[in-house]
Order: sequence, then structure tokens, then C-alpha cells
Amino acid sequence: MSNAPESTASAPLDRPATAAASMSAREMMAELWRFMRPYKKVLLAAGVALVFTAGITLSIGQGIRLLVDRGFMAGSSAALGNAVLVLMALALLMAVGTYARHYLVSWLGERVVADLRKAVFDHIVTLHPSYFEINRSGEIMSRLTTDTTLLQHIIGTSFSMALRSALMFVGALALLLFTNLKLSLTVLVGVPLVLLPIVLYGRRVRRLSKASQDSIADVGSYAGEIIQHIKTVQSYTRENHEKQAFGREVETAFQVAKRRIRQRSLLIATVILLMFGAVSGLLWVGGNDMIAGRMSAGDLAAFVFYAMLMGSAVATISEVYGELQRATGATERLVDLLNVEADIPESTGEDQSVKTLHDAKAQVAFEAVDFSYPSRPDQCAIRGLSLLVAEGRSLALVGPSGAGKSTLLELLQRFYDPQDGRITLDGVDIREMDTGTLRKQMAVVPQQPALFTADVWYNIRYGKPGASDEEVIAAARAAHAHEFIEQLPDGYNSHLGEQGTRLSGGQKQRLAIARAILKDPKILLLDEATSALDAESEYHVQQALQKLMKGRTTIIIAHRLATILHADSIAVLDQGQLVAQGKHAELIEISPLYKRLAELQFQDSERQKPLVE
Ligand SMILES: Nc1ncnc2c1ncn2[C@@H]1O[C@H](COP(=O)(O)OP(=O)(O)OP(=O)(O)O)[C@@H](O)[C@H]1O
Repeated sequence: MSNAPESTASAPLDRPATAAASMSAREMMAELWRFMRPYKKVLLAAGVALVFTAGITLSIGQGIRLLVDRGFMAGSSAALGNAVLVLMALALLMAVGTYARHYLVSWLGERVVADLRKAVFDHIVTLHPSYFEINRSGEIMSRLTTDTTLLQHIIGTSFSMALRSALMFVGALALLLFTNLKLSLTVLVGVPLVLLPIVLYGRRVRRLSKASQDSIADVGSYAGEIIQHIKTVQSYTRENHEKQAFGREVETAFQVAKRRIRQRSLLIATVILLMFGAVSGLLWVGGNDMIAGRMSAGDLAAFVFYAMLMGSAVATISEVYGELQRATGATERLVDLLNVEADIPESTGEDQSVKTLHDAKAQVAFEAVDFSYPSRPDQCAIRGLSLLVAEGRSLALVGPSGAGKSTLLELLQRFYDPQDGRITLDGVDIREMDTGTLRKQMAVVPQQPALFTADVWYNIRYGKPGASDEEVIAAARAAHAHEFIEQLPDGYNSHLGEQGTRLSGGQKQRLAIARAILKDPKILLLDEATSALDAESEYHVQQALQKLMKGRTTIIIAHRLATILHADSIAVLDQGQLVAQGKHAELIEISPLYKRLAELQFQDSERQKPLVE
């Protein structure tokens, strides 16, 4: 993108909004619930398995009591055998229950995250292009991958652990009270002591978690940009600089993570210390009761078992609590992304205007259009511009760099809406048309052809997926691309590499022209379409384009004389304004700017004789 520096600089713009609205755990659950709702049955089954296994774990305490009192203490081998059998049966039930719980809960985590990823991606592809100018793509990718992975862990593991621990806590507490009231009261005094640090530290961990996630996203987007521009990095021998800069990003992420893990480790250590301190105290009090004969050995064993269960439940909750805090950050970012409203409405997909599509004559008019890019609101890219391109006619846009030529094509495709004035197609404001219907009538050959990591078939067919092989080949021939495609190692099946890196600039351009030819649009938008061609291919492609332009409304951003001479009309732009319009000969007379540009063109064309008729 031409505005890379802006996009990088304005990336943090999105941050404050995200950071300000910190989501509570309950809000997070409400958001996630939307995605879990379709799987209520699985959730229910997982809940049943969860309660079942928690119940079994709790009854193991009773099994231990029987084992100690009836087996060990009573010295009866038969009773011991029975008690062991009971324990084994419980273990078997527990294994079955755990299998079901683990499978169902993990399934749910994976499923919900798969749906969430799809929802986020589906939303992203409908967003207006300016969104991606203020938000770095690396950061958006990190939301799709890192944040969703975190959520998957939360739903698939942590959440069920928390729930199980909560159940265990309540169950163990009830059984403790049932086993020995006095001791239970001792435990109850101890529990708040354990809970206190969790609450105190929880907030700090949460803040640090969010910072940690953010810095990881920064690392991802930094690497993404360098990989994308690897040749520039290497040709300017900036590898060492980039290594150091990346190293700094990674170290920052590590420092933030270190603070987070220090807090969490401290939290876990404190909880463990308090828990074991409490258990030792229990053993002291309970042991004395047992020695004094006020309590059976089995009761004490069961009591310690429940107290340990309770303690570990609290410890688990404390650990999971930290993770849930991290998950709120991740959920918040995903929800933010899902809630971004597209400035330009998405195509409804219903082609109510199919009729319009076929009947369209494709007369394009810009009426007093004022426009500045959302990322640069103070700078007008287009100022009070009015232009008419009659049906089937061609208009060449000329003007110095930055005059606003490409911007006009972007506005016509409705990637942005003008702040003032309107753009019409056959008299209808394009804002009143379905964006899909509007764009279906156009094909663009951009300055930098966009190719996808796939083969030639796929790339040419991109605008008309249903086209037959013959149609694709015909389009490639018309764009003078067939010959070079045939010479590729696998012909039309050749893979072009990421962004078509395995092709030359001129070859990419011819593929883009073939794609436009195949789409067979009513309106053709050519942005310097032949700039990357050598003189001979340009001549051929010009011929192909002339044929293609016949009967189609065409707007060409032209730097080449051949194009300018062929156009029905030429519009001269300067600093977003229309300064003159007419035929070549008239403009030479009336527009000094055009005259100057044309002189430069003529000088250029001297070197490319065959191009000028
Ligand atoms: N995405 C963008 N965000 C902000 N400003 C932009 C963006 N794209 C272009 N501009 C600015 O808008 C103005 C018009 O740019 P535009 O690309 O339309 O010029 P152009 O006439 O096509 O130039 P060139 O011949 O160099 O391609 C320039 O000042 C440019 O810096």
C-alpha cells in the first residue's frame, strides 16, 4: 500500500478504544455464549459428565473412609477386599466420566473457536478498505490466530476446570461439615485467607495479560512486514538493523510476559503455602481428636482427603482465574473486531438489480465531488470535481503524481464515499445501489496487479469463477499472456507463488488484463495498465485493450501517449481538481499543464516509435 507509513503510525489509534472498555468476566461469558448457544446439547452433556465425575471424586473420600475403618483398622481382609473393589468400581466410573467430559468440553472449545474464526474472517472481508489503513494487518491476523487459540484453551480446558473445581469445592465443603463440624469451621476460617490473595493479585495479572497479548501482536506484525519486504531489506543490507529492531520488540514482549508470570507464580506459591499450612493445621487438630478417640481414623483420612480436594479446587480456581482474565482481553479484542461497522455497506448478495446489470448503459458521472481520505481528513484528495463519461466512451485521466487519478477509480468502485457531491451510474447515485451489483459492472486493471497464491487458472478466473478453460485461454490470448503462460513449467497449472512473485511485472500485468477481459464488464478501469510492459508487448496489449474498450465505458489513468490519443476525451487533473477537459489538440491550446505533460509524453514516445500511430 502506498500509504504504509501512515498505516503503521496510526496503528495505535485503535488501542485506546480497546483498552478503555475493559470487559468483565460476565460480559465475556455473555459474548461467548452467543457462539456456544448452537451447541447447547453438547454443553448439557458435558455438564452432566462434569457433575458425574465430580460426584465420583467426592465419593472416593467415602471409599477411603471405608477402606481405613473397615479394612485397615478392623484388620479384616475380606472387608479390605470389598473396600478395594468399591474403590476400583469408582475409578472405572471416573475414567468413563472423564473421557466423556474431556472429549465433549474440548470438542466444544474447538468448535466454538472454529465458528468464531469464521465469523471474524467473514466480517473482515466485508469491511471498508480504510479500516485496514488504520489497523495493521499483522494485528488483525494475531486476533484471528493468537486470541482465538487462547479462547479455545479457555473454553476447552480452563472453563471446565473452573467449573469442576467449584463443584468440588461445594461438595467437599458439604462432606466436611457432615464428617466433622468442628474441624470444618477451622477450614472455613482458612479459606478466605486463601481467597484473599487471588482477588488482590487477579487485577494486576489481568492488566499485565492484556499488555502481554498486545506486545505479542506487535511482534507478529513487525515480522510480517519484514518478510513481505524481504528483498528491500536485503538490497539495502538492513538485515542487522531489522534483527536488532525485531529483537527489541521480542524483548519488550518478554519483559511484559515476565512481569505477568512473576505475579502469577507469586499468586500460585502463596496459595500453595497457605493451603498446605492449613492442611498441616488440620492434621494437628484432627490427629489430636483421633488420638483422644473423638474421631475414627477413617473419618480423619476422609477429612484430610476432602480438605485437600477443597484446597486444590481453590488453587485451580486461582490459576484459572488468571487465564480467564487473559481471555477477557482476547474476547474483547475479537468482539471489538466483530462490532466494527463497515462504512460501506456489504453487498446483500440478492441481485434485485440484476435487471439493472443487464440494462445498464454505464454512463458514469462525478457530480461536484469533494473527498478526503479518512486517514487524512484535513487534506482534500478531490475538490469539487465534476466529470461525465458517456456510455461506451473512454476518458483518459492525466495529471501529475498525486493529482487524484487513482482516487477517482477508488471512489467509483465505492471503496470510499465522497464527503460531498455524488457519483452516479446511469443517473443513479452509487450509494443507492447494492455494492455487489455496482462492482459486478466493472473490471479493474490496477497499477500493481494483485495475484493470489494459486495457479494461472485460478488467477485469471478470479472475476468469473464459472468460466470454462476455453474462455480462460481466449482471455489470455487476447491479453497476449497465452504465449508466456505456455512457457511456464506447468503452463496454466503453474503456481505463481505468493502475490505472484514468480512472474515479471509485465507478465503480472497481462494476467490482470486477462482477468478483466474474462470478466467482460460494462465499465473498464485501467490504472496505468500497460506501465510494466516492454515496447512490443505494450503494442500488442494496447491492441487488445482497444478491442476490449469498444462499446465499454472506460476510464484510463494514462501516462502513455498512445492511450491518450485513443481516448474519446481527456481530463486533466491537478491537486484533486479538474483543470481542463477535451481532445488532445484542444488541450494543447488551452491547458499549459497538459501541454507540459504532453511534451514529456512526446519525448518519451520518441523512444517508443511503434506506439504512436
Ligand atoms: N489511502 C490513502 N490514504 C490517505 N491518502 C491517500 C491515500 N491514497 C492516496 N492518498 C493521497 O491522495 C492524493 C491523491 O492520490 P492518488 O493516488 O489518487 O494520486 P494519483 O493521481 O493517482 O497519483 P499517481 O499518478 O502517482 O498514482 C495524494 O495526495 C495521496 O497522497
